[in-house]
Amino acid sequence: MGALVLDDVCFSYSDDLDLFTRRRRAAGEGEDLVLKHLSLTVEDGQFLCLVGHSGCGKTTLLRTLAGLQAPTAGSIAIDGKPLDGPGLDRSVVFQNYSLFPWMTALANVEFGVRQASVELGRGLTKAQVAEVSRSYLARVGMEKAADLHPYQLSGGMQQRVAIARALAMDTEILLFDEPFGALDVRTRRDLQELMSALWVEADRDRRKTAVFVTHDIDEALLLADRIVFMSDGRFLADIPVGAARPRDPEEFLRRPAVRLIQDELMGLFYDAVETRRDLADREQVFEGSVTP
Ligand SMILES: Nc1ncnc2c1ncn2[C@@H]1O[C@H](COP(=O)(O)OP(=O)(O)OP(=O)(O)O)[C@@H](O)[C@H]1O
Repeated sequence: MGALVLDDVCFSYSDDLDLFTRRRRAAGEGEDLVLKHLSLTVEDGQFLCLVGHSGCGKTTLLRTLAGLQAPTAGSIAIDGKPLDGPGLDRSVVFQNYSLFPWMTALANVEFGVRQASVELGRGLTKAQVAEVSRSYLARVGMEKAADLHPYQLSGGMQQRVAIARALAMDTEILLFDEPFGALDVRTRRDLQELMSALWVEADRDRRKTAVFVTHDIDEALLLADRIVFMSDGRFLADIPVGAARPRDPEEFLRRPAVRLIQDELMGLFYDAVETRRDLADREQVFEGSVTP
């Protein structure tokens, strides 16, 4: 389970407000809103990419989904339960790797696995925590770096470890905030392929629900079941991408149907208002269905 429902979610960073403004905010009104009445259902097991220009509110939304801040108005629920703070039903991968610098790669992954095991009552032994952690490091190609510290790893390697930790925690929902944003083009492509491969692998087992923030349209196309475009705190488009994985970048990104979506998204980036269109029935150009 891992269905995520946003109902009329608003968010404002201002807290130094007069009574009337506070009342308007409580009703989800006001010019200071960064998130403006967002409603969305992310199905269990769906990989949703959130794209949009800088400053449109993507990170704010992700932090709100992570429970690091409460919506100013509206509500968020996971499997019908209201979200009321951070929880081990979600793990987050940030752009800046967020590994503990004093721990080895293995210890970083073990920390997450142990914490999840304790909080969720899984009762893993020390040996089991180590085994799970090593297996996830191997899945991201980092088994040989298990005993190295973050300062001994490149950005791409650190991000592999962060992904291994998030996956090894075995949470229902994964939240990614531009995880490849600081990496060079080649490393970025490698990690996109890794992420795709991990999702294909997960298909055999049980897929996680993912919300993945990115600026990169091609990255979203390669990874997503669904792309939501955000502008100025609102959702402007919701585009299904029902193609099978893995998606070979060279071939997939050249498909005419995919080029159409690229063009639509570029149009939205460059002129969000004029190019707003109904993209709802886009899945008919792809094989497969929108929902997993
Ligand atoms: N801690 C904060 N306090 C006040 N305003 C903030 C804070 N964090 C973000 N903002 C503002 O909220 C708006 C949305 O920012 P956010 O970081 O969510 O956008 P974003 O779409 O993730 O941008 P980027 O792609 O550049 O990371 C921006 O106008 C930003 O200046």
